Amino acid sequence: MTTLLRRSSNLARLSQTHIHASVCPLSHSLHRSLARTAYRPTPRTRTYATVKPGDSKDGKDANTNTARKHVKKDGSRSGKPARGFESLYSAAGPLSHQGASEAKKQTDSPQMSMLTEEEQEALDSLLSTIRKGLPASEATAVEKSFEDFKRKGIPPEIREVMANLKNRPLDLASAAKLVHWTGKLAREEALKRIASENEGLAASTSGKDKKKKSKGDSKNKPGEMNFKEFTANLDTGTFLITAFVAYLLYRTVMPSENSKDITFQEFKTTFFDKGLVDKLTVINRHRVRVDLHREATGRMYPESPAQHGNFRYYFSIGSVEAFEKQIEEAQNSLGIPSSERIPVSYVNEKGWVNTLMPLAPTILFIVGIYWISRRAGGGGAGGSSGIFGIGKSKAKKFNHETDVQIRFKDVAGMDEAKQEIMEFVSFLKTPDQYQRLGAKIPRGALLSGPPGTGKTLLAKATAGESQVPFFSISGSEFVEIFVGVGASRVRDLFQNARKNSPCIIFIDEIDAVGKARGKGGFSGGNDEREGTLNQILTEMDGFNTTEQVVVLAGTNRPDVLDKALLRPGRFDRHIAIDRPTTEGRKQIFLVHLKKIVTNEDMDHLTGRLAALTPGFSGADIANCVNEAALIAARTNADKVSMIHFEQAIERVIGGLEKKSLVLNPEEKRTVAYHEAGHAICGWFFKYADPLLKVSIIPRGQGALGYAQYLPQGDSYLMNVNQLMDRMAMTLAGRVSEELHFDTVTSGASDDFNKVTRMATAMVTKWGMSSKIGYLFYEDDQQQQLHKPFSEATAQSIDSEVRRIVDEAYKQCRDLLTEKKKEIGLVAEELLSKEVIGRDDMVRILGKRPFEDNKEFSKYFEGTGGKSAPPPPPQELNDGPPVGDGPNVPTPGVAIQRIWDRRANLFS
Ligand SMILES: Nc1ncnc2c1ncn2[C@@H]1O[C@H](COP(=O)(O)OP(=O)(O)OP(=O)(O)O)[C@@H](O)[C@H]1O
Repeated sequence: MTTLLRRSSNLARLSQTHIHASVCPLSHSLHRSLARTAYRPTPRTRTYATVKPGDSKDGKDANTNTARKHVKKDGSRSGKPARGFESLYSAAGPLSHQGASEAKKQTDSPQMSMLTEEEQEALDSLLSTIRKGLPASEATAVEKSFEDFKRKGIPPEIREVMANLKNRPLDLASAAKLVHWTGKLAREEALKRIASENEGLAASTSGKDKKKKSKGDSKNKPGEMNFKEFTANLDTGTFLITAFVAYLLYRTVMPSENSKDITFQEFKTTFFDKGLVDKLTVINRHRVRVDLHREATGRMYPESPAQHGNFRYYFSIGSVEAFEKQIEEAQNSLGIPSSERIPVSYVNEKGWVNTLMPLAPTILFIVGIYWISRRAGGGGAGGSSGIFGIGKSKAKKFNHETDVQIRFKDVAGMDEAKQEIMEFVSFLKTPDQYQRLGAKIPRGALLSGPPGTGKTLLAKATAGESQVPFFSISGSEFVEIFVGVGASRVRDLFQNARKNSPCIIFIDEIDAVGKARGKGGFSGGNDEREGTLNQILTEMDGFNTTEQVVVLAGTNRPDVLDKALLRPGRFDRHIAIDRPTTEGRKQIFLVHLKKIVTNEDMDHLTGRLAALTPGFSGADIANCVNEAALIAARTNADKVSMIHFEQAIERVIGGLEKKSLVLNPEEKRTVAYHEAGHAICGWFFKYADPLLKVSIIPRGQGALGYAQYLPQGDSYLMNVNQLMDRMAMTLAGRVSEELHFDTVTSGASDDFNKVTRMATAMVTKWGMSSKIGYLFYEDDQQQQLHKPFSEATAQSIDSEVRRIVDEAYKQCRDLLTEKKKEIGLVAEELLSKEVIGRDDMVRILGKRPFEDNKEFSKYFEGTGGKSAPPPPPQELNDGPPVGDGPNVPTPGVAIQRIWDRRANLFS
């Protein structure tokens, strides 16, 4: 009895099949498990051995090998079975291979005989003895089997055991036999149930779908699982993807699926005591990995993840010594002989985090260096990037044969500049012509002018015409955080250029590196920039006269450049490119209109457009033409017509129309009277610009009204009369408000700003005040602290500015008081039509009492001065809404923008 209890774990393990068959309800999983057990039994012997910590590797291997020795390739084990269980592994035993094949045969011919009453009593007493040594759940299962014996009878083998037990107490061999037969009978029972269930299933299938059956769909014989019912058709790709996604999901949801931490107590009661433990591995002396007998565990705990191949339980230990002692005691208490003890091995494992930790600083350092080098040197010319390409030039090289297709004919409206630069072309094409006469060829040319006036275009055209390679780089691309990089890039650029000689280098925005040295910095923070500039100076000096490398540079600020850069021998030629004149604009329009589909008469179209666009740069014109084409496309027009061009110009000058900005009626009236005031002054002042159009549709950023005037041709000077008329006209919005309403609005703020600037310039720069005289005071924001004039002069300037503005105000008020009725008429017309043109003004006010510029009349009189109607409603969706608050919308902003363009001509 003692022996049986000591080996209770074995008994439990061996009786699992029986337990499942008896306890578990009938289910498919049970069927499979039982069927598998019946057809492919796995012997369950176990080798017990202990390896002490610090034992040699050999010792460890020896243990592992010992364990392995018992495992054959097919998963079965060789070697001696545990003592007392030999009969189970005999040829006829259920756990032997042979026994497994025999088992099925035996199920077919059981020779059962019913129990007598006496035998039933003996069975009960046997049961009570066995129960003592079994856990409750297993005892119930055995009990159930014994019940079956009573109902269905027992085979002769059990009868024999029982007969033996009459005379002597229960020994291990008898107990094993009993367990064996209870298990066997349970399996037979289960198989019978599977067979009958499948028969039932087949019968119901045949009843429902006889056709299918006749085609042979249901080939399953009774007794076999009808797996066909569960098949699904999946192509390999879908299957792989689905499996992969499912695996990912599974890993995401259950990241710790492969392991579970348990306590030593759980380990002992759940696995160790039940003989499920195959091997123990002590990891890093504080954690133990438990390898279980998977099959046995799966049968005992069908829901347990431990039956999956890679699942392991872990528990922590205080010390290896204590653990060994506990295991030793546990095995002793179960009476396991030392030769069959659980193998324990010892390993030192490092997690990937622990492995990577010491390397982290090095990895970080390498990644940091790589990142910095990518940032610093990325995208360099010739594929030079990374840390090694940091000092390489970033200039883009354009191949003259394929890339540079621009010619001088594509650059319009700057004949003088073209003339100047043509010389470089002929130098690059026919250098001998100059050299034979001893002429030195200019090294470079500085192209200066406002943004978008075609400096880059001209440089490209020079390269295109001379058919040489063209290196283009921006000044800012030399600048880098590392000292010395800029200079090194300059060296590399010039070196490349010399290799590709003859060629042209174009440095755009050269002021980024070419600012005068020693200026604009309190600290030595400009060292790098100065180093770069010095290198440019050196390289430009370093050319010998026969080297055909021409350096062109572009800048908007020639005034800030270092003098050394501009001296002869470096940038010998300074070519100033200004905004185009009316004629220039015409030609630029012609260049860009070539690609546009239009039926308009080109001469008239370009003339009118040029007149409408004073102060526009080449880039503005290119933008306007493109914008017109976009507007035409938006309205589904098949060609671009004058209306589209005019809308495009208005849009470029005044911003987008904002019909969504709904003014309340009172505000709208104010805006109408404000704009009408401007319009009346423009109409009746002799030196004011003729009016083209007034609109009270809000536009751009905060402009509630818009009046378009046309300057009388390209004028570069303004006299006092013109200035006074212009100031009076600018104040007309506010004066009109004063005359027609009880109160005034904030709408004239921008007008005041403009008037004040004009009056101040008249006093401090243009010598138009007798009190201040012919002095020029720089309006330098940086010199706010030290004004270049005395306090008394400052007061005089203030009083003179005030006087001039007051005079303009008076001039304006006098006129508007006289024309109060006309203002009302224009304003009402504006309120009803929102946009009025020159024709409407003529209708309301009569012909303008002064003669207009001839150019103006040529393009605007004949057409009736018609102007574009408001743009189509689609445009209303564009642009941000105008908010209220401090950014109070200012009528007449567009006027200011036109004037600003004019004002630039004077500065
Ligand atoms: N004279 C011109 N003839 C034809 N197109 C011009 C002319 N000037 C400018 N453009 C148009 O404007 C575009 C921009 O010109 P570009 O880049 O040469 O100006 P930029 O003077 O170099 O400007 P930035 O000073 O801002 O560099 C050109 O691509 C071209 O379409």
